[in-house]
Amino acid sequence: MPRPSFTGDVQCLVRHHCSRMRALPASCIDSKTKVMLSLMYRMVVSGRPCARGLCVRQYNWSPQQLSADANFHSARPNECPRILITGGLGQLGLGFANLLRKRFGDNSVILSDIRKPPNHVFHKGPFIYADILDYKNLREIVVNNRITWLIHFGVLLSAVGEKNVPLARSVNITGLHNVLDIAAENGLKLFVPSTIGAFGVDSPRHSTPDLCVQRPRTIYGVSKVHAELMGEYYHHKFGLDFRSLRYPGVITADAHPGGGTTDYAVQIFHDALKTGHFESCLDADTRLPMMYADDCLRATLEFLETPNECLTMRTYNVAAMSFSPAELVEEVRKQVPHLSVEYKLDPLRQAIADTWPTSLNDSRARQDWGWKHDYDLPALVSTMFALLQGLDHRAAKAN
Ligand SMILES: NC(=O)C1=CN([C@@H]2O[C@H](COP(=O)(O)OP(=O)(O)OC[C@H]3O[C@@H](n4cnc5c(N)ncnc54)[C@H](O)[C@@H]3O)[C@@H](O)[C@H]2O)C=CC1
Ligand SMILES: CC(=O)[C@H](N)C(=O)O
Repeated sequence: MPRPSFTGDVQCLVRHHCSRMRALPASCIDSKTKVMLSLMYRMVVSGRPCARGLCVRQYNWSPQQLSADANFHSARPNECPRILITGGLGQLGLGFANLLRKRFGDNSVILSDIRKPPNHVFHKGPFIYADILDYKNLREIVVNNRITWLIHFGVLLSAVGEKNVPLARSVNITGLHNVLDIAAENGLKLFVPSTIGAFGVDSPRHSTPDLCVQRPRTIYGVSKVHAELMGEYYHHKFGLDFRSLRYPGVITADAHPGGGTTDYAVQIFHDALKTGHFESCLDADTRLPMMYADDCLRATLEFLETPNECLTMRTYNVAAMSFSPAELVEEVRKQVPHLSVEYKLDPLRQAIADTWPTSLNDSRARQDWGWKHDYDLPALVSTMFALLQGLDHRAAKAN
């Protein structure tokens, strides 16, 4: 067997760690420097690039995922993760697949769902049918594709969840149990998003901190608190690399909203462009935390790439802006001045929104792994219009 190139591997490790260090807050640099120096030291004293066990522990790869003839080159720490996204045809899945594919290559990311993908999704990269309620099938997909990261997006959101509690309980709780077990068995890194909906009337309403009373009154919120706690338990009990972010309402031009309480903040852009008339299902003054999808997905990738030693928690709040329907309308009217608006409250969504925080305190995310948002309300609105008008223009040309 040819001897691995010592110089090449040192350079590769140094490059890898330097690029990670640049992305880290200053408070983490010391521990990263230590890791890099200790890796280089081991390589120098052993005369070999890196012991395989060290790579596996440091980067949370399960030894089972290494093929029998794996040599140092195939197991090197900067090897791309192999990623499965469940519930990938919702609002966030495709955007995250695109981001991950840019970073790790098209074939490193498998998008999955129980629905049929549209052509542009199917032809963009690997897609597979995966029902998170089918444990055996999900395990088979993970094993056969040597998955190392599992991004679990399969869910029923808050408003649809209240309309079908048995299904929401099954998808959001039984589905999560399947994913947790498969992730723990196969040594995966597991990301399960949480939400502002994991808080409730007893939580502080303004600048809600990471750690406080969480007594949500929707099946969606209850299932997310359950996910946070189960993930943390599996982390402490079995060493699972579980990570979660509490997302605000996320606004994206990629897909139509999927049955949430914050859907109005996506719908308004489509209605403003199509009909110039918007009906808000929430009261003019209902203020909620919100985030543009690019910020949300970048936060997720940066969080996933943060070394374990920089994390002081497994579940972090992330925030960008807060606004009410009236404030959003005012900003949208700068682009579509003739927009007419009616407030036709949906009692179900209004009741849910009234129990959610108006803003999140995300100082721990900013401190521990350097989270920083890019988009405020004006930037969000102008970007959404630019994207949707671009999309409409392309659709009109295609017809
Ligand atoms: N979009 C948002 O504003 C926010 C989203 N999140 C979280 O982010 C994640 C992704 O959310 P979205 O994409 O917005 O959700 P979505 O509702 O748009 O998409 C969920 C997807 O799950 C799929 N699904 C349903 N049952 C399934 C099953 N049995 N097996 C596999 N897939 C199944 C659906 O077909 C759908 O494509 C969720 O965990 C959600 O709780 C958290 C806070 C805000
Ligand atoms: C904030 C969320 O979790 C989601 N958008 C919903 O409204 O259910």
